[in-house]
Amino acid sequence: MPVPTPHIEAKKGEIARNVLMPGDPLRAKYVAEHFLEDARLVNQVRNVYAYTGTYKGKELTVMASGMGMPSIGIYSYELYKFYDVDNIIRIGSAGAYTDRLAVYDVVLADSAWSQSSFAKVQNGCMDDVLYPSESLNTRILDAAHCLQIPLKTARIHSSDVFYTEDNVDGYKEIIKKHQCECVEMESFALFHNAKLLGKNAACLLTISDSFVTHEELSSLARQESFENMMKIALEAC
Ligand SMILES: O=P(O)(O)O[C@H]1O[C@H](CO)[C@@H](O)[C@H]1O
Ligand SMILES: O=c1cc[nH]c(=O)[nH]1
Repeated sequence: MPVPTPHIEAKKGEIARNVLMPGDPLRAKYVAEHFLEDARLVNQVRNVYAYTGTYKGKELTVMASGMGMPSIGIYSYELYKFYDVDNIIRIGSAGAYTDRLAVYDVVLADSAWSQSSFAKVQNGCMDDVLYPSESLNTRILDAAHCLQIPLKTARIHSSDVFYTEDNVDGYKEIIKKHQCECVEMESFALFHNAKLLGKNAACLLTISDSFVTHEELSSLARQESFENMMKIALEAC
C-alpha cells in the first residue's frame, strides 16, 4: 500500500526507524515537547499525534497508538509494513496485580499473556503468550542501568477489557493461573505484528494504579509524569 495510509498522513521518510508509542496522544506530545529537538508534527489523523525529531542527535518518532489491540494493531502494522519502521517501544500505563509493583514503578514486559483473539483472527496464530524482542529488551535494560533507574521485569496481562464483572477471573486468579503481575491493553497485538513482519517490539510500562492498594493516578499524571519510563525508552533508542 502506498503511503499515506488511511490512518497516517506522514510522507515516506517522515517517520524514523525507531518509534516510541504511548497509548495517549497527549503523552506523545509531552515526550516530543520535553525531550525531542526539532520535533515536527507528522500525523494528526484522528488526533493520533506523531512527532519526529532527534534525541541526542538520533532521529526518532513518538506516535500514539490509541487504546486497545485493534488500535495498536492498525498503527504498528502500518508503521512496520509501509513506513519501514524497525523498532517500536510501547511506553504505557498499567495496573498492578501484586504488591511487588507500586505506583510509579517502571516495568519491562518479558512476555504478554492474553485471551485476545487478535493473533488468531490476524493469521490463525493460537499462542496465548507472545514475546518482545530480546535484543530490544537488552538495550532497554542496559539503558535503565546506565541511567540508574530501577526497572522490574514481569509477565504482563494484555487485556481487551478495562472494566470486568465478578463472574470472570479476577486479578488473583490471573496471577495464579498465568503469572501476570500487571495489566495493560496493547502489547500482545504489538508483539504479534512485530513477529509477523520480522520487526522488533518491546513494552515499558509505568504503574498507574494498583488492584492491591487501590491507589490511582489522575489522567494528567498518566499523561505527563512518567519521565523515568520516557528517559529509559529514549536512551534505549
Ligand atoms: O496509558 P496507555 O499507554 O494508554 O496504556 C493503558 O491505559 C489505557 C487504559 O486506561 C490502555 O490503553 C492501557 O493499555
Ligand atoms: O489497562 C490498564 C491500564 C492501567 N490500569 C489498569 O488498571 N488497566
